[in-house]
Amino acid sequence: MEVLGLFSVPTWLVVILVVIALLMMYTIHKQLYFKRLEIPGPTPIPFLGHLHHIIRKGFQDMDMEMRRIYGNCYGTFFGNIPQLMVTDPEMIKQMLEKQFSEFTDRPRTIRVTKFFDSAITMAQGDHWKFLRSTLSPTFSSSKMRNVTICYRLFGAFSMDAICSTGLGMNVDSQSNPDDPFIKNVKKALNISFVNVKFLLAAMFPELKTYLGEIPILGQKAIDFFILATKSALAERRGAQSGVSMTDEEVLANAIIFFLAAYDTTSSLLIFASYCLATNQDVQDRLRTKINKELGESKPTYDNVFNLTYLDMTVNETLRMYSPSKRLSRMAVLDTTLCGVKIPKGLDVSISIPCLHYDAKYWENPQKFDPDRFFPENKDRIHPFTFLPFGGGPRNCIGMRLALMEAKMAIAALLQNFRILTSPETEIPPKIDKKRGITRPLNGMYLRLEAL
Ligand code: HEM
Repeated sequence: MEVLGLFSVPTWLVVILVVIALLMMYTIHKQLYFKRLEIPGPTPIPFLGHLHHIIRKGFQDMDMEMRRIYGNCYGTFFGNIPQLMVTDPEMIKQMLEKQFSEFTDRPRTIRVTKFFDSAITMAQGDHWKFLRSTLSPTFSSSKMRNVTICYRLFGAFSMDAICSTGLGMNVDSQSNPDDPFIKNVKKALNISFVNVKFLLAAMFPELKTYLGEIPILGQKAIDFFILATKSALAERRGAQSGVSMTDEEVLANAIIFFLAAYDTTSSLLIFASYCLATNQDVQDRLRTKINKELGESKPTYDNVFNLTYLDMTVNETLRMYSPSKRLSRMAVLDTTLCGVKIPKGLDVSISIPCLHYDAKYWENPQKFDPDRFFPENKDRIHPFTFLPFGGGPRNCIGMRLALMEAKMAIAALLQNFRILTSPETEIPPKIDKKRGITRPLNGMYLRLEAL
């Protein structure tokens, strides 16, 4: 091809240059999103947005660093997909609670698998409302009273509890570390973002529908849960009447319960043990309270809930080591949030560690201090600055189960053992930045001394 009659360029090169120019125009147009809304934020890299920061630093460090620079409301990009980050408690309250009807859904940035469209975590609008009201009774006090207890042990405990409450199945993964449930939940949660389809969906959100399912969860493990849940369901269907969920909905939600419960609850127990091992004064005080309230009795749903100091200790662990790092919602219509214009479809995310470590709300935030949760001090805790289980009508449905499990496990542990650090204990523990859930990078080594 002749260029201005001066020199010739091969046609293939012209085609490539035109395609590159069009792609650059596409990504620049996408990434000007927040400029158009006059919202500040770090400059994105074409196509990648800020994915490189997420991969290198993880959500927690990236969010803390950007918040220091850009304040309580700034825009970032997951590939070419805009994400508004908010850490202002008033904005959070509006979004999670007061304007909930405008932010009912979670963003479906990436469609993991069609099967999970029926899961409560991903369901939208009226479908979510139906699932939430149908599934909520699973976590009633009476169901939880029926549930009867460092890394592996805690994971196994949370798995047995969810099998029992959710499905009425008896799984004994605590005495069998090779239990297929444990092996498969680990495989299923071994999420890998190194996936061409996943990256394409982040760079070209319009292709989402054509790309179909993106198998970032371990599919073989998901198949295991489908099979196990199907057989539990078949057994129970006969005994129940008036169940209005389809088999597919029951299956998807049972599996989501396994996945949502396992890593989070075991993370809480791992870090609670670490905090108690490194704060012997708190451990002694807690043991005294437990012995006074429980005596020789085993921990139960009712007796652990009377233990205020245990509640304070668990809350302080959740503040310092929140298992979840972010909460997200999607605007279901064009709206405003505390004066900021929010177009329909925008993903609005909250960084939990940014709130939990903010010296404006927590005195000496690096210090493990359960006393800040003293009932008398509760008024001093700024609303919507403590969100380990999220907030508003779409908060964690398993919160009461998780708290009960954790409190029973800690009470039983302290009745029988002293938790101590060992020469291998990493203080403070390095956190695995690559995982969505807060976990120690190098495992957690602690010593248990029988009492
Ligand atoms: C320490 C343990 C746990 C923590 C820290 C935790 C944390 C969270 C958080 C932060 C959310 C998002 C809430 C929001 O967007 O406002 C959530 C949602 C959810 N969690 Fe948990 N969770 C825990 C245990 C559990 C357990 C034991 C189950 C189930 C048995 C569970 C099931 C769910 C489900 C189904 C949702 C989605 C709720 C909905 O969309 O309506 N979680 N969890």
